[in-house]
Amino acid sequence: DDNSQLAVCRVLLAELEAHKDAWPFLTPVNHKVILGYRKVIKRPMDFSTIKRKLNNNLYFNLDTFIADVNLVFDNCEKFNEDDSDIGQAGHNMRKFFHELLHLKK
Ligand SMILES: Cc1ncccc1N[C@H]1CCCS(=O)(=O)C1
Repeated sequence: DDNSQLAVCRVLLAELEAHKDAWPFLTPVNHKVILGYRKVIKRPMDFSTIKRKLNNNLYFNLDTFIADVNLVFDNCEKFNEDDSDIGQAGHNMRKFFHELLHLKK
């Protein structure tokens, strides 16, 4: 039911935030510091924004939560080279999240 799906989302987010490679994704990208970001990335997303949306009951179900987590990693791939530190962190975190989802199914 909705409450148990919401509890699963909170646990999944806590596990993402605890990962050593989560640092690029913990807060919104500062587009005043990261030149070009605002123009290139149409729908910015990060773990703190996901947490706020969870707390404000803005996710309809597990799938809408998963869509925002994947948006974090899709934005990362669009803006960062695969061989950059942040690009590699994004690939590692996407693989970790995918494995978490398969454990919980
Ligand atoms: C996810 C991402 N994509 C592109 C550029 C930057 C980032 N993340 C930044 C988040 C704040 C700290 S940082 O500035 O070192 C890295």
